[in-house]
Amino acid sequence: MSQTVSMQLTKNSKYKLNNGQYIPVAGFGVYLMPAEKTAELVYQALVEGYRHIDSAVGYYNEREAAQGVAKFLKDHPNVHRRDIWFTTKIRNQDQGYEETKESVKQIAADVKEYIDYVDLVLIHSAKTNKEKRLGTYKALQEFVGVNPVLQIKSIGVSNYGIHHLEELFNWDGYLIKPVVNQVELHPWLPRIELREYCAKLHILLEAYTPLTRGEKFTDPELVQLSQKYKISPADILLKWSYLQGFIVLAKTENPQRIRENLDALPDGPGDAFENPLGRRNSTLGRLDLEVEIIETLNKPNSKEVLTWGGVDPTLCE
Ligand SMILES: NC(=O)C1=CN([C@@H]2O[C@H](COP(=O)(O)OP(=O)(O)OC[C@H]3O[C@@H](n4cnc5c(N)ncnc54)[C@H](OP(=O)(O)O)[C@@H]3O)[C@@H](O)[C@H]2O)C=CC1
Ligand SMILES: O=C1Nc2ccccc2C1=O
Repeated sequence: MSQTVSMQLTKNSKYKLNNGQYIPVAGFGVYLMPAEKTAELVYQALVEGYRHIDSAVGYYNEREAAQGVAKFLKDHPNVHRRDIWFTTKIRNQDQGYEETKESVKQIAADVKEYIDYVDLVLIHSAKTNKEKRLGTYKALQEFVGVNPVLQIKSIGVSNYGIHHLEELFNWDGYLIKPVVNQVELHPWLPRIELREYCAKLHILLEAYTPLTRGEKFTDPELVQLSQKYKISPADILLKWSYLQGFIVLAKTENPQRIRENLDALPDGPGDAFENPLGRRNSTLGRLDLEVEIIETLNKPNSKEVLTWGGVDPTLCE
């Protein structure tokens, strides 16, 4: 029998954040999802068992994503708003103190009637300047907790490098630690240094583009592993990402793949209750991946950026 790397993690696992809140590890991303399909796809993702939606103002489907959540909650009275995690992000062009307050007002106008509050708001990227970034963070800090405009439970950053995080920590207005840093992460971009830095501070990493947008599905090493162990490239990449300890954000518009992608994680206690089809994986609660797969995909020096035009946004000034 082959040796495996194993972790206790299931479809309904959550990680505890540095502010005491719990975030579901499996996130459903809606980037590039046509607005007219988004409510239905988010609804489907929730039916399959996802409990975390990753959205953004810049995706132009945030209202529809929130509508999908609201319809699901209406149809499933055993699931509550508090069971679902909804993330959005402040666009680069909306950065700055006043601009961010306006942007949050607009987010409230778009989603409050459907989901009441937002679990997490991120600064979408550091690609502005120091004044804009800190002004944005100042405004976001003011929304955390009770705020008549919109309640934001947690705040975080995306596409931040170590120097951007240090800029934040050294600022005299800094009050609330970001709970996550959402960055591109996969075997070809493992970001070892950033991960070690964030781990020390208990800032969790959210992995975007975990499937490499399918661009590495024909990579010879990945294909060979897929054939040898009879696991699809998508399944290998998602399992790899969960085993690194990331919160994993995968996107698909295909209902079959919504299910397949969540099935990278085993079912856990409680899943059968919410999913009448019951267990779809043989192991209850244990995520396994062959050691040879982990070792082959261990590329600590690789720096292949597949998003943002191939230029790493965490390295901007
Ligand atoms: N903060 C940021 O700057 C960024 C954040 N993100 C977030 O992360 C999420 C995921 O990242 P994303 O860049 O979309 O890329 P992913 O790595 O999730 O790949 C999505 C692509 O892979 C295809 N796909 C999905 N599942 C499968 C499967 N099982 N088999 C074969 N193909 C599959 C999808 O096609 P199809 O839809 O046809 O299935 C789609 O084209 C985004 O939606 C967004 O929420 C992403 C990029 C940047
Ligand atoms: O989800 C995203 N995908 C992207 C690709 C390029 C720039 C921004 C983004 C996103 O926010």
